[in-house]
Amino acid sequence: MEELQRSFSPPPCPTTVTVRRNPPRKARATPYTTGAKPPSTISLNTHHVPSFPMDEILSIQIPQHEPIKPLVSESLKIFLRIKPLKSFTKVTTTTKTRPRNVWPQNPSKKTNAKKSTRIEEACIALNDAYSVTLTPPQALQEMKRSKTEVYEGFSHVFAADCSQNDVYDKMVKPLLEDFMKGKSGMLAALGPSGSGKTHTVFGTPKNPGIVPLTLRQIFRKSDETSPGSLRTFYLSIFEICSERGKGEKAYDLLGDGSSELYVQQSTIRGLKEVSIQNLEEAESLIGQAMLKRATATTNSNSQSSRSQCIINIRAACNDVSNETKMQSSDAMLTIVDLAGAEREKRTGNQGERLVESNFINNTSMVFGQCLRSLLEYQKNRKKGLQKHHQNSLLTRYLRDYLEGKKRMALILTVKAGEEDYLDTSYLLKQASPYMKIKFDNTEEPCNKRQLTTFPRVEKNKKIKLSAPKTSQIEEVVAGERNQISQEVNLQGKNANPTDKSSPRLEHVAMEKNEREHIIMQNFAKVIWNVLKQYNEKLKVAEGEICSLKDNLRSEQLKSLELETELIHLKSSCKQNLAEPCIPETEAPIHAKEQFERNVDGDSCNLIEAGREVSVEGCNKSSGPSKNVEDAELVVCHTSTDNDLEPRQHPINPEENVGTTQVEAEATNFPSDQNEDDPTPSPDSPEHVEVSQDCINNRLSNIQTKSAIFRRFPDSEKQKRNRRLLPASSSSLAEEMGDLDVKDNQIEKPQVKISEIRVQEKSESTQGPEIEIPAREAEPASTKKQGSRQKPRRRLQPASSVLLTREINTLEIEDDVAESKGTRGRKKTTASQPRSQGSVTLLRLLTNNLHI
Ligand SMILES: Nc1ncnc2c1ncn2[C@@H]1O[C@H](COP(=O)(O)OP(=O)(O)OP(=O)(O)O)[C@@H](O)[C@H]1O
Repeated sequence: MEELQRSFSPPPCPTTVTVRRNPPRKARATPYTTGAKPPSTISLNTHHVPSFPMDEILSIQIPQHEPIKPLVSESLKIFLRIKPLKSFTKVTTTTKTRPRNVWPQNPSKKTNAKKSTRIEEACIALNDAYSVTLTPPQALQEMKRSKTEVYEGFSHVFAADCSQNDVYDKMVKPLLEDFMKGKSGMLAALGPSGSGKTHTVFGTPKNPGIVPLTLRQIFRKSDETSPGSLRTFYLSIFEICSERGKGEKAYDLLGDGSSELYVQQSTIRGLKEVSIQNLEEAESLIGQAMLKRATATTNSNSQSSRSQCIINIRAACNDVSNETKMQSSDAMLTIVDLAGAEREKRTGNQGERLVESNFINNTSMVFGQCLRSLLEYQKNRKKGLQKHHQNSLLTRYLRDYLEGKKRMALILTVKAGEEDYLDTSYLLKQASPYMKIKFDNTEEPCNKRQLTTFPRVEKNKKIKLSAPKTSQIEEVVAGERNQISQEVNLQGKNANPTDKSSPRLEHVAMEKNEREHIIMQNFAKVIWNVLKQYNEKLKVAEGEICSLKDNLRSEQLKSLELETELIHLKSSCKQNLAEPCIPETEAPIHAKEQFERNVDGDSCNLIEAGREVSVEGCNKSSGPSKNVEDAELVVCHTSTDNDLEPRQHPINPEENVGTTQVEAEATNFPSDQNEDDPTPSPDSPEHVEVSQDCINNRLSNIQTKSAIFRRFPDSEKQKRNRRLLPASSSSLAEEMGDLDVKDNQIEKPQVKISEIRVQEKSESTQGPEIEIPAREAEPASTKKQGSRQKPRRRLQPASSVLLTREINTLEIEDDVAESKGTRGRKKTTASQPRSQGSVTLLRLLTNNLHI
């Protein structure tokens, strides 16, 4: 039984089986390879073992995949075209088409003509369609300077008698076919001047060249149902020439007005691209361009091109199928007519022509360098590709081709005459290695780029998140929203609105959500970046504010110091004249301290504090101070106090901190005292005698005043029993010394110092600059012992200048000269007789100071 089953077993499975996951089908009868019927026992078991679907398998048509072509890198195609010999043309014209109305030919000349035809011999001979033999002239052979050479490996050699169509068919047609499929390509004509490059590229109306023939082919093809019919063609022509040897310039040959083009690196901007609909349009544009092109007559060519001419034919695809959503890329066919390399000897160029030929030769040389370096790079890729293309505008423009990224073909045009041997030899030697150049077919053909269902999604990718412009983003987002809504509406219309479970509608909704999500995500990112930027700006602004605040503080400190100096100067000046030793004004110092305490606070408060100092000094009725502790006890060394016990002046604790010590003392003056009355009150404690020592001590102390006040806390300051005097007082003392007003006991005028302060405040803004001499930094002791040489002149406050002047005019005599022995003894003005001069002086002072 088992043997029977084995013998009727199905044939072996094929090597490749495609398993289809379709719903189970009804089992068919097992196909039998033999005609014998199966025994009944076997048929009984068939419903248990599913039959092998042989028919089905055999019926499956396995798609025949095209064999994958190995990636063959194509070699650069080099064509060679030999220009017909001149002599050959001459001979034929003289013999065949001689015009009738010419003068009878001179027989001698005729013989000469015949002779010339004999001399004219070709240096190049065609071996076959791919090689030529170059033979040097007899003279050179005899000199053994050159020998016959064979150049082979050309893609095709066009003989002298070949037609333009031959050239087109062999060289241009394959490129054009690729171009029509969407592949870009370039074709360039190289050769010496007058060798037939322009003839090959443009031709003549009778013998049209590559460009007209290509255009004909394009529009012939576009009439048919070919891919070309789905494209729009554009034509642009421009030339690159030298600007008096200084540089390269590009000119649009199809432009209307100013044809100069803006060149930026390898990009040429402003080039006019004309859409061409038919051959007539295209040919008229070519004719227009040819008329505009720079040409000149040289020994080599009556119409020699003086520029590199570039013709671009662009095919723009407008084939966007709705079903496949396929879009093709644009392709460009570039045809280049290079200006021919020239030898100075042959062309006889001079002046401007010579400059042009230098430019032409340079461009040709760079072009050749690019190709050679490409070849070297392909031989040894480790070396890296040298960037010769940067040396000329043309090679920069054709960079992709010269780096082997896009395919190109070259046609070398040579003259066949013996005299052209050197030019021809040079060109062939240079170009023969180019045949080994390969270019990789990396460029994708047309119609391969499949786009997604929503091509606008790509737009999102293009949004610059780093530096966004909110307006642009809003536009993009709004546009996206509109498009989504339009699409959804359209699709919603197509779908059955009642059928909510329509998968199509669901899909659309999902896609919509997804897109909205992406949009919002991008938008959020953009907003985040904008906020970050604003945050940074805010930080910068804060930093600037801080620095400005600091500057303001320092300026205010300076101004306060200056004010302090001025106040000290004035008060000490008056007090020195009025009484020997008066307590020092402490208000500015307090103000300074207060200011320093408030440094971290608002700058406005600081200004207010500064103002308070000066203004409150005038106001006796200031409110109770919160910093009573800061009020210092004034200590002064007086000549009468032999003991070093400081004389303390208690200050009313209810007085404001800003209220100065002078004010405190001024309150001791009788308020009802007559201003004009210089007679002081006999009980007044301010009637003290000031000594030189006192002044000197002040001088020494003033140097460290600010430091001391900073170093010691308020409590310590109170304990300090040394008085600090402003620097100005020392200068005043010196001036007084100059004026021989020494140790005078001058009666203190009965004045209200508070009023003086008001005036001082008003003057403080106009006060001259106080210059503290370096000498004042010396200790008091050294100053005391120092020689009494005349001090340098220095700037003084206005009041002191006035005072000095007044004193000088009065010629005050030191009538009460104080002897050293009497120093240190307290003298009151009441006990001293007042001289007439001193009284006058005081009056004058009082009047001048508006006391
Ligand atoms: N294959 C050819 N058959 C007939 N005439 C030709 C051929 N090649 C060139 N000529 C003629 O030779 C002359 C010079 O040719 P052409 O101007 O094309 O040279 P060129 O290489 O462009 O020179 P240049 O570099 O100076 O511009 C032209 O009058 C042209 O008609």
